[in-house]
This record gives sequence, C-alpha cells and structure tokens, in this order.
Amino acid sequence: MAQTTVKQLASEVGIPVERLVSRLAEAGVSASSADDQISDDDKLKLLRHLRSAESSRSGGKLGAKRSSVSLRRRSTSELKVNTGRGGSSGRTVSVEVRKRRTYANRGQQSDDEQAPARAPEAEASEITQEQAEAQRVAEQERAEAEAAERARREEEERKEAEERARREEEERQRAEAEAKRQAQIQAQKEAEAQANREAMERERARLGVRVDAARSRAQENLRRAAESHGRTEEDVARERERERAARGQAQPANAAGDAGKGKGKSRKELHVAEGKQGRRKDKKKRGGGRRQKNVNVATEHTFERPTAPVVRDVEIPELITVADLAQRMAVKGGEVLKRMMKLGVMATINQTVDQETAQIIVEEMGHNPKPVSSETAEEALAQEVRAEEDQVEGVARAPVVTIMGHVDHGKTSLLDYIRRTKVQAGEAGGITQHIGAYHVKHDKGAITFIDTPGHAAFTRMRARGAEITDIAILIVAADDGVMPQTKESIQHARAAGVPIVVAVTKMDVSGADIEKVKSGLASEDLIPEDWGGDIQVVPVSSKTGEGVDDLLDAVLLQAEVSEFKAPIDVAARGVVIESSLETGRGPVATILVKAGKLKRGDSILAGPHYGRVRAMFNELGEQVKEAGPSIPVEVLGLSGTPEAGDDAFVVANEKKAREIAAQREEHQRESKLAQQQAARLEEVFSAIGEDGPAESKDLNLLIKGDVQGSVEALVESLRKIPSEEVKIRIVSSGVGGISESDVELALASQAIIIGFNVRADNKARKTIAETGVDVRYYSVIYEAIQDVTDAVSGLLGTELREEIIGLAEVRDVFRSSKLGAIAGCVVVDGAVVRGQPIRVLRNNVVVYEGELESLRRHKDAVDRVPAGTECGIGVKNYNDVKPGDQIEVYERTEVQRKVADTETA
Ligand SMILES: Nc1nc2c(ncn2[C@@H]2O[C@H](COP(=O)(O)OP(=O)(O)OP(=O)(O)O)[C@@H](O)[C@H]2O)c(=O)[nH]1
Repeated sequence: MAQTTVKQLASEVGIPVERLVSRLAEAGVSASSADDQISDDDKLKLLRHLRSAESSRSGGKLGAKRSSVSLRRRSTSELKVNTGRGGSSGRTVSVEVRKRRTYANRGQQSDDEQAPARAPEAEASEITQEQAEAQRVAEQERAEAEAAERARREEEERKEAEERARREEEERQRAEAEAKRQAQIQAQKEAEAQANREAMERERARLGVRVDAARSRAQENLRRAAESHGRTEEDVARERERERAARGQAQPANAAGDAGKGKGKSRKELHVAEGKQGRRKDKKKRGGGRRQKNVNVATEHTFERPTAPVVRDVEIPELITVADLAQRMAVKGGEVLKRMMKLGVMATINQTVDQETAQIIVEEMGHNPKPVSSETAEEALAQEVRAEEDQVEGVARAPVVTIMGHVDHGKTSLLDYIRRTKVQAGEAGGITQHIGAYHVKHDKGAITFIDTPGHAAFTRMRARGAEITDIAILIVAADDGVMPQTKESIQHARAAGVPIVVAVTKMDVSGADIEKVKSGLASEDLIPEDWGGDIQVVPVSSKTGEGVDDLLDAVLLQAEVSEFKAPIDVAARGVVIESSLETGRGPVATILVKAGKLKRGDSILAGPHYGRVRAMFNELGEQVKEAGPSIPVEVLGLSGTPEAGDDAFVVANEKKAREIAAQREEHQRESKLAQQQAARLEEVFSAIGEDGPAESKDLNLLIKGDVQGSVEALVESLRKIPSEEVKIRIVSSGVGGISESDVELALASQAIIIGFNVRADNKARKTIAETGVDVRYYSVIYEAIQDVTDAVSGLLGTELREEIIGLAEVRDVFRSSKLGAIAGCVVVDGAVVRGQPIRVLRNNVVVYEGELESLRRHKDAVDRVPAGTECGIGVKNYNDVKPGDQIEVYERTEVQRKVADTETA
C-alpha cells in the first residue's frame, strides 16, 4: 500500500502539521511527528472522523439553522476573439465562470422553512467554514486519487519488471538449449564426416583400379577418335573442350582430366555420380533422420568423390533408332540428338541411323562401339554349314550357265532353242515350265541354264551376294559384231571371275561375218582359240540349231577344265532364282541347289521366310522327291516369297528356321523403316519449298560452321537483317562439314548453303555438282552478312567471291630442316597453283588459312600441279599439317552480282 508522511499530507491538505497531528489523534491514528507514515487506511479514518465531527457540529450549534451546503467553483479560461481585421490577429479575453451548487438537507428542509432567518454574521462565518471544509475535502480526494494513481503505476512497473525477468529467463534457457543442441549436431557431424571420409578412402581404394582402367579407355577412345578423323589426340581433346566451353562447362583440356575430374552434375555418365548420390540423400532428407545430416556434412567439407566416366561397350546393330542408341549408352535421347546436331546430323528420336553413324556418335559420347551383325544366328548357321561342307569331298556337278550379250543378238532365242530341243528330250514330253532356270542333259554331261538373260540381272544377283553362275555364254550376232553391251557383259563376267564361252549367233543370216566378230573380241582381249588364245568361239544359229550342240560341248569342256564340284552328303543349301505367289499353290520359289540334296519334308529357310518343303517340281512341272547340286527346283511350302538372290538353307528343325527368319525379317523391316523416314522427310521439305521463295519471297538458308559459337553468331546476325520484302529463314544450322544430307535438305527446301570455315565432303560435293545447289563459303562473318543483306535489299553491285581452284589430299608429311613440314599430296580436283592463298582442311573444317610457300614436283619447284598428280606442298608458318588433311587453293575475284545468285527463288 502507498504510504505518505504527515508532513506531505499536511502540505497537500494545506494545514499546519501540528493541526493535522491533532486531527489524526482525534481520528485515532497514531502519528506524532511530521515524518510519521500515514497509510491510506489512516487517511480514510481521518476523513471519516472529520465528516462525523462536521456532522455533529452541524447537528449542534448550526444544524438547526442550516439545511443546505453550497459549493462554489470558480474557473478561469481564455478565449480568442477575432477582431475582424483579418489575418490571424485577435484579442485574448479572460472569462471567469462561477458555479454554485447547493446540497440541501431534505430532512431538515421543512424546519428551515419554518425557522426564522438567521443572523448575517453567523451565516458569513458558516460560509467561511464551509469553504474551508470543502477545500479540504477536495484536496483530500485529489490526494487520494493521486495516491491511487501512484499505486497503480507502481503496480504496473512491478508487473513489467516481473514479466521482463521471466522473458529473460526464458531467453537464457532457450539459448542454453540451442547451444547444447548445436554442440550435439556438431559432434554428430564430425563423427559422420569422419565415417564418411573413411568410407571414401575405402571406396577410392576399391575404385582405384577401375578408375585407372576407365581413364586408359578414355585415352584409347580419344586416340581412336583422333585416328578415325585424322586428328591428334590434342585436337580431339581441344575440340571436346571447346564443346564443353560452348555449353558453359569448361573442364580441364587434357584427357586424363576429362576422364578423372569431371563431376557428376555435368557428366551423367560418370561412374560415381555425385548427382546420383545427392539424389539419394535428398530422398532421405525429405524423410528426416540421421542421413539428413550426412548431406550437410558432405556439403560443408566440400569433399569430392572420386569420379570416372563409365565407358560402356555399346552393341550396335546394322540399323538402330536414336532412342535405342541412347538407351544402350544410358543417356537421354535428347543428349544424343544434341550430339548428332553438333556432328551436323539432324535427326528425330525415332529415326533409324546406320551402323557407321551410330559408331561415330557412340565414340563421340565417349563409349566403345561394338558393331554387331543382326544376323548372328544366321552367320552361325552359315559357318556351321561351311564347316560341314569342308569335311566332305565334293563331287562333280553340272555347270550353271548365264547367257549375256548385246540387245537383240539372240539371247532369248538361243535359250529357248536349247530348252525346246534339249529339255523336251525328257520322257515326259510335256511343255517346259518357266521356273527361272532349267537343266539340260547332254551327251557329255548336264548343264543348268539360268533363264533370266542379261548382265544386269547377273550383276543384280551378284550384288545380293549370290554367285551362282559358273560359265558365261557371251553371244555376239555374226552380222553385228561386238557392241557396247557386249563389252559391258565382258567386263561384268570378268569382274565376277566367270570364264567366257562365245556363241556367235545368227550364223544363218546373210551378213554373218565371224571373222569380224573374232577381231572385235580380240580387241576386247578375248582371243579365240584358233587365233592362239583360250576363248572358245562357237558359231550357232538359233533358227537352224546349227552349232548348238557344239556350244553345249564347249560349255562342258570349260566346266571340265574348271572342275566344278559340290558336296552331296551335307545339309542342302541353295540360292533363290525367283519366286511368286500362285493361286492355289501359295508362295512358290525356284531354288538352285548348290550343295547337298534338297528333299521333300526338309525344314527350309529362304531369305526371311521359312517352311517345310511340301512339294518340289522340276522345269517340266514334274514332282521330284529330291534335288542335288546345280538342279533348279520349284519349292512349295514357304511362309512367303523370298527375293531372287536370297540364300536358302535346310535347317535341323523348323524352330531354328523360324528364329533366323524372324531375325532376317526384323532386319528388313528396319531397312524399310529407314527408307520410309527418308521419304517422309523429303515430303516435308519439299512442302516447305513449294510455298517457299517463289510466292512468299523467303530466303532459305542452311548454315554449317566450324564451331557452335560462329554458327550461333551467324544465325543471330542473319535473322536480324532487316528486309520488308524478303523473309530470311534458317532451314537448318549445325557444326561440321557439309554432308550429302545437308545438300539434299538444301535442295528440297530450296535453301542456299552457307559454309563458315567448313567445306563439303566428297559425296556432298558430287551432289552439289549434280544438283546445282548454291553453296557459299565464308571465313569472315561480316562478309556473309553483307552478302545476304545486299541480296535481300536487292543490291546488285559487285561482290568479292572466292573460287576454289584446286584441292589436294595430304598422303604423307615429310620434315625438312630447311623448309619445315612438307605435305606429300595428290591433287584431286582442279589444280594447285603457286602464289594463291590456301586453307588446310581437316574433316572438312578449316584448320588453317595461309599461303602456299613451296610447290614441288619430284624435287623441282613448279608453278602449277594439275589434278591426278602428286606434289609436295609447304605451307607458310604452318607445320601441323597431317596425313588425311586437305589443302584447298582458292582465288578471290570480284564478280557482278545477279539477282538469282542469292535470291534462290
Ligand atoms: N535368223 C536368225 N535370227 C535370230 C537368231 N537368233 C535370234 N534371231 C532373231 O533376232 C531377234 C532378237 O532375238 P532375241 O533372242 O529376242 O534377242 P535377245 O538378245 O534376247 O534380245 P533382248 O531380249 O531384247 O535382249 C529376233 O527377231 C530373233 O528371231 C538366229 O540365230 N538366226
């Protein structure tokens, strides 16, 4: 409780201390001195006493005469009065307000009213007393209010202090707990970091061997990539580095660094990928628990896990889709597409690429390509068959003959004559069936004729790997002599290593001149026997039949010389001559048996089809039970119609036949798919071309450059060329030399090719020459932009054009102390001319631009070396020329620009 002293109260009330003391004593409060404390209760006591004293006083001496107490209050305030003179000036007026309130004693009112008027003196004294008392009471009330206010404030302060103390205590406790927790975490982290380090050490020791192996594989890859592209390892490493830099992931340029220091986040193929580890940890992190801390530890200690790239052995079939290839390398399809684009190959994820392309991609992505044949099972079968045949002694067989020669010299007539006269000799006496080949029994032996004459069919069969012909009968009409197709036939037969027997036909006609024919043959290096050579030349007539027997004798003689043999006691195999689907018979194939005996009921595989030999027929339409070497038979029972040239095997069981057939079918399907996609692409691009430049005045560009940076810069700059009339469209852009597919694309979409520091490869060059696609080479970006700008703005002034005047291939490099590196070259195109600027190309990319310092031929300095000639080229200030590089010689000329030059439409 708030307390105050007597002195303070006396001064507050405004009475002397002694008087207050006496009053307090009267009220029963023990206070004798000025410094004695007075509590609030004491004050209340005093108040009550004073009130009772007053009341008793009123009830005694004055009470009879007074019935009310008046309180007057005076208050003074100030008022601002506007004087009306404007502005803020005014007059301040003091206002005093006096109030009077009368408290009436209702109980005594009637008495008062009845009482006579009091004396004025008594009233004045009464008023003075009243005033004093009222003031005292008022002051006492004020003192009480103040005391109460003070007490309230003190209480508030106390509470605040308590609250503060409580909060401070809580804060302290919290800090203590946090410090304790942190200490625990730290201890835990350290323990786990230690454990982690130990685990790493163990892992590193374990991986050491594999990392080394991976590194050496990476080195080996680099070396092979370099070899295959005719570049040094440093070049390849530098190139890869450049690609990485272009991706904003600069890595160490050396191969070992590449192999060993890469981090998981940038190389997904890394062996111990941090990314993977991180992901695993992240999962645990979400789940909470101890592993969560492990993540922090690893991060804080910036520990790098030992990493090495996974160099995978990637099996590559003959055809593979991009998606499948990506899957085999364990990378995303997009990565492969990106890499292909960098290599200048535009593809889609489902597109099929050939084995060679796939191999390059796999190498570029740092893996080991393992080309595999999709016909492994088949190969195994073929090997099996060969091994079996090698162990068996072959027996003489009939020669298989193909008739070739110039058009209308009588091939068909001769074949028909022989068939008609010789085949029908059989007892059946029926009409010969055309089954693609027929078998002739002659006095001295048998001969099989292939019923499809002409060297084109012969070569087509050869192209399919079917070497069925043993002897070629070359027919030359006696009245016409050696003609162009006679010569072609000779070349084809020679290319196949097939012996030739010449039949001079139409001997019955009047203009027949066999000597002329012989001399024509001699000039083709076919020297007739009677001219001292070894070529049998037999005059025949398909009309009269003259000499036909002699011809057959000659063929058999040749066969005897060549000793054609085939094993009999082996599983049969042959070649499909032709096939068809016949109503009521199903797939029918004529198979010429090459070895063994084909029997009815055999399980047979022919091309991608299989089946059981249901029935076999000969050329007379007679059923046969078996057919030995050199015998053609029609076979029924296959699942489909194989193509001419397909091989046919008898396999141990139908299941195996079906398995290989499925493999072959898949192979064919993939090949077809590849073709179909090519066709679709062409359709797309030709569609672009249709509403291309002609109507909408588009300028289509296909851009190829040496590095991604320059390609991007070119594309950006070209797109920004302002033109109201012509819209520039970049059909395609990429890094690397200009390929054949680039040219085809440019052709299909009516685009101009811009090659920046790159050149077209051989195939592309050929297509460019054939199609006339506009290809422009630049080595300064500004010039390319300027040319296109001028073209779209219709400027027809002159332009500086580069013309490649010669191209030489570097075959070898010699070092000379005087001249430095000398490139031993063969000029393959145009001519190499001294005094002209040159460029060194590697994989169709410009690697150096400079001058031709020396040009020599057989140690003599020369001015010009034409195509097809060897020479030695010294490049000024460039000693890094390598075998496989190309050196192009060009000249710059100013030419008048024509509208059609750039506005392709
Ligand atoms: N007089 C005569 N005419 C012949 C002889 N051989 C072919 N002819 C005729 O020459 C023409 C062409 O004979 P083909 O047997 O069709 O000649 P080909 O070489 O098979 O001709 P293509 O099938 O077109 O390559 C036909 O009118 C035959 O009748 C022959 O020995 N004597």
